[in-house]
Amino acid sequence: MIEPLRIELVRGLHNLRPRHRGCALTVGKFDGIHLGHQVLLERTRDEARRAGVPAAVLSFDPSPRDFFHKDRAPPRISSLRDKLAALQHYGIDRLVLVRFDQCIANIPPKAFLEEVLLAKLGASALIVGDDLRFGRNRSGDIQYLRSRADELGYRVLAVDTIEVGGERCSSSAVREALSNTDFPRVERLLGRPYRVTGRIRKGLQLGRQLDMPTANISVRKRLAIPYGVYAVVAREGDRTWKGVASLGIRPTLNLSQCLLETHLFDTQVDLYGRVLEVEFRHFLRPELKFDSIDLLKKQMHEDATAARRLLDS
Ligand SMILES: Cc1cc2nc3c(=O)[nH]c(=O)nc-3n(C[C@H](O)[C@H](O)[C@H](O)COP(=O)(O)O)c2cc1C
Ligand SMILES: Nc1ncnc2c1ncn2[C@@H]1O[C@H](COP(=O)(O)OP(=O)(O)O)[C@@H](O)[C@H]1O
Repeated sequence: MIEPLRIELVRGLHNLRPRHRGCALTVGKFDGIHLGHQVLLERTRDEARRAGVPAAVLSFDPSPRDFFHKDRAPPRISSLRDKLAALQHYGIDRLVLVRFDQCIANIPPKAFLEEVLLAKLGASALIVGDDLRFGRNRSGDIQYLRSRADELGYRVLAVDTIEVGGERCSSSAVREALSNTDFPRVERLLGRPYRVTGRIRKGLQLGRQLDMPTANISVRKRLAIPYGVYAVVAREGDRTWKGVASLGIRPTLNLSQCLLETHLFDTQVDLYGRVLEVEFRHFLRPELKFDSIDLLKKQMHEDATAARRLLDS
């Protein structure tokens, strides 16, 4: 049986109790879990199993980048739900999610290593990408971690930058590919199709009046993929359907909350309360404001026909 992922939410490092002895630890935002992240997580899990200690991830929310550039924070690739599912999938036992603040930003690399990574988190091995930067002014790096390893008694495992098709795997590359709805590139970087999962909520019950019921997932953080209409494949448990999905705020109805609405072809199912996984396959068009509901309805049916054709071809 897979042990559940233990999640510790920490506000301020003083709330982090030094109670863990020994863990294989990796540090990062892990948004989207691209191929580079997957290698880090697998190395962390393998080192943990070898040493008989838990596999742990230290992550910050907001990320340091979001914190320093509040108004220019990049959109997300995946939700927290997707991140947690992926960490669990890769065999991570423990996620320490720390609220990043100015106080943490001010910690020099020496104190960050000695007090946070070793004393508080109890790291016995650090699994890091070769481009890791940490501590005040991002002045700590992998050389520094290596230089203290013998003296302080921990291992450093470095993971080289992963490239696919001549391109470095990074969250910014995934975000750029998503913003261009370049799904082949997204898939190369992620090593799998792009998916959004979420719990199905009750909406305005208008879908059925438009002859197109849609299962609605609320999208709280802005995603890197643009508002628009997509051909998708959706899953719930072991059931799979083809469908058409609209991501956006529904300007025709003068609404502003972002939803991912999926109409599943050739079925009638009650999905309220269930978790649906929506896999993006093709971009059809951007979201538009229509002059009437009738025009929107006509376009939605044309979208469905176009999505069917693409998914069947
Ligand atoms: C294929 C498809 C395309 C859509 N395109 C748009 C659009 O371009 N503009 C818009 O305002 N709403 C669009 N919508 C959202 C509809 O307004 C929404 O599905 C309808 O209001 C039903 O809402 P409900 O599920 O809350 O009942 C689209 C929905 C679907 C399924
Ligand atoms: N083919 C289908 N595709 C999507 N949802 C469907 C389908 N058939 C039935 N449903 C159910 O109907 C609901 C959507 O109906 P809709 O009238 O759009 O209501 P709401 O506004 O609550 O989303 C979905 O959440 C799901 O439970």
